[in-house]
Amino acid sequence: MLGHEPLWKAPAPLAGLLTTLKHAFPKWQLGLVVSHALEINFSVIGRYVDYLVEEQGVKNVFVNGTTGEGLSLSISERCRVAEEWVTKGRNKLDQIVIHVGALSLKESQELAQHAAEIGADGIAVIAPFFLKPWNKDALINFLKEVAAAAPALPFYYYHIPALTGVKIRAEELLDGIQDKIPSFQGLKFSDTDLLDFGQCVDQNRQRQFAFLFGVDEQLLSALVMGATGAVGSTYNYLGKKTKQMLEAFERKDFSSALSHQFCIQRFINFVVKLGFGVSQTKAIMTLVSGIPMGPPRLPLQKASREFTDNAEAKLKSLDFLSCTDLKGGDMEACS
Ligand SMILES: CC(=O)N[C@H](C=O)[C@@H](O)[C@H](O)[C@H](O)CO
Ligand SMILES: CC(=O)C(=O)O
Repeated sequence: MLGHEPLWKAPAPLAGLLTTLKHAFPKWQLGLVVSHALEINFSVIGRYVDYLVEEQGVKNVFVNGTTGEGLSLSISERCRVAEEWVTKGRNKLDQIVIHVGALSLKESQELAQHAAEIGADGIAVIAPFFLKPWNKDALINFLKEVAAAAPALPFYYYHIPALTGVKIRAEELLDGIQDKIPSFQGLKFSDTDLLDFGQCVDQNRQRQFAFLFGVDEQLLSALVMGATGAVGSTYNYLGKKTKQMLEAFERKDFSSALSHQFCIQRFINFVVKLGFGVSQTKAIMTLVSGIPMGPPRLPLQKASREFTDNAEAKLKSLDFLSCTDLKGGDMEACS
């Protein structure tokens, strides 16, 4: 995807995906809400595929991960979401990677097998985060058992220490990993430690691994270090903008690549200060795409109206969202 240097290989996912949820109609009985559960709105996934491909130029998806609240869904829901993406993405998407990490090894294996059965292109796994692996060997042993449940599927380790609390360095984990996990294909690296990330690349130059970076506001730095792709929440609505940065980087127009990165940073910096996470991502995605992404599931809380209004104004002032009133008059707009 990213050019011809030997270090760059393999098409790589460029989207973190949202599971869309809708309110089940609350049933009132004697004045009490009997059912307050949120159900997944499967019916929008087809539209979502078309939107990503046509409007954002994103053709690789990462399903049931952080943004998709994969860990907040039941196993059967995760299977259904994966099926829907595979079905609706057929002949439209290039790669569908399903996150199958779980606290229970058996559940993770079940999800991995299911991903293989439905024809997914790969599986990814985070470190179990309640009873944690305390060293590299324990983590590798866990990952190995999951990978073995779907041996024909490319396997990605999803490194996201801030959320899992498992801080085993990726560079250490990758050392000799193919001996244990023959299907190992790469890493989704969602951390700001560019020493660790750079060493993952440097020490594995001869192996055709995918190094997928997951901190969208720092992607350009990761590209310099050798990232081969990116998976992140903002590519749902800033995919096109990010692709411009990738293209500038590829043609070695670093000043233009930096302008694009700064522009993306201005938005992320703004929302981070307001409080930014999965709920806010859904609200922004609804706003930009027009596809109802729904609220998140508990324990997350729906983004506030104030957040959405502020984010909308910022998107418009940066020219990420069309607004005829502001066009031409705003110095902040990115080209
Ligand atoms: C913790 C988290 O959700 N990370 C996402 C991907 O892994 C990123 O895409 C961030 O949302 C993004 O970089 C903004 O900080
Ligand atoms: C954004 C991302 O990488 C995820 O949803 O896991």
